[in-house]
Amino acid sequence: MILTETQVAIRDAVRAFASERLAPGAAARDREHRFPGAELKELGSLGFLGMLVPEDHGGSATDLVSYALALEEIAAADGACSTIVSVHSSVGCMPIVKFGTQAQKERFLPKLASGEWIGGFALTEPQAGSDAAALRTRARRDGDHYVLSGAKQFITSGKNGDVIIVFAVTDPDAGKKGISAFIVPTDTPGYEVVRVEEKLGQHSSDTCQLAFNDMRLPADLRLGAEGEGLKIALSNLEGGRIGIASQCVGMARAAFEAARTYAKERVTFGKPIMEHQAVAFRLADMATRIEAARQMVLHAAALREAGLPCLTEASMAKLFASEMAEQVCSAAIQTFGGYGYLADFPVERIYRDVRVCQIYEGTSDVQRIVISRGL
Ligand SMILES: CC(C)(COP(=O)(O)OP(=O)(O)OC[C@H]1O[C@@H](n2cnc3c(N)ncnc32)[C@H](O)[C@@H]1OP(=O)(O)O)[C@@H](O)C(=O)NCCC(=O)NCCSC(=O)CCS(=O)O
Repeated sequence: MILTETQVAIRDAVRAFASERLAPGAAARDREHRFPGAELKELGSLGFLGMLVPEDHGGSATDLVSYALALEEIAAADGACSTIVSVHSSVGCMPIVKFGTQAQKERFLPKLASGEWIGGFALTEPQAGSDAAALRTRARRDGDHYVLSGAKQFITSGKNGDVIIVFAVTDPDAGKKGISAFIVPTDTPGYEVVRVEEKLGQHSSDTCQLAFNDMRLPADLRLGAEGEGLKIALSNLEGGRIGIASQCVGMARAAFEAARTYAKERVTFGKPIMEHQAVAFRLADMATRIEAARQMVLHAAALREAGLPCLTEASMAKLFASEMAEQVCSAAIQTFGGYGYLADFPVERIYRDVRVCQIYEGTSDVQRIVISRGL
């Protein structure tokens, strides 16, 4: 895809910020499990946390291709930070942009777009992951409130976030039409972070188990109509998957660039390893697969931006990019040899960070379900 001048300018601006302000501290944040709060504030002040939010609600209303390019740059600098930004921007903000009332938009979007608040998305439950309709969290109407009870699992920014889009059953007899969406400020009494999970990678992004203990939520925080929740969830996950695929391209690119630099410096058998055909061919394959994934991502983003159907293309992009990224990161480690396995070089962290992209916001097999339904 040929980028416009504006898209190139946005990509380059994010690249400059990410390489100067995000990349240098990424390894330390990972080691210390430290949330990138200050870095997110900076991203917000530059308009990069409201890229999908309309200008009249404080966003920068950039197109989806620019957004995908921006996420690639953030991910190339810090995979964990890109997850927080991706979840915040797509499944955190977009449900409010698309389904919110005027009052909800005015209350939440300006602060989300500026980065004063970080958004999240809570669909998954301990026993309802891929089968999104199997939720057990209940929202019972009580006068001008709903009372939410239940548990959520694997929620990005569940601890450090401020506003989470929560899905719960309002009518247990209505099946998929009995699920509704809610905007939940995380300081609502009854909102509990049960556990911040220990995990393989992405250590500076918190992934939480949540509980709602008879959490009373004003009825005006219901998002969309009663029963519209599953549609709100799945339609936004479609956009979210383009974001995850962009992250994969960014992380794979960072691993590739590190391996390429190393291959030009490291000498064996009297010459840089880049001059050994086995290494050069490996790098050629890595570069080719990254570019293929990038074009799939940008194509899906362009379709969605144009308002055209892109369910299949978004799932294909996520499936291909996430599997490509693990393979490319593994090949990067191989290029470094033993040093690639050490925490001294970035490829070890990137390899750990990228693995989850085949799981969150729809596993590879869920993407195959979606793709095969459209065949
Ligand atoms: C595996 C699934 C695809 C199966 O889906 P279902 O068969 O249960 O649902 P459907 O009957 O297909 O759809 C229900 C309803 O929604 C409408 N819909 C579906 N997709 C879209 C769309 N892309 N755009 C608009 N509308 C859509 C559909 O038309 C139906 O409405 P009607 O009945 O026609 O009115 C699905 O279960 C699935 O995708 N599973 C994976 C879930 C997933 O990705 N979970 C991860 C969530 S992330 C999270 O919770 C936290 C982690 S993080 O912090 O990101």
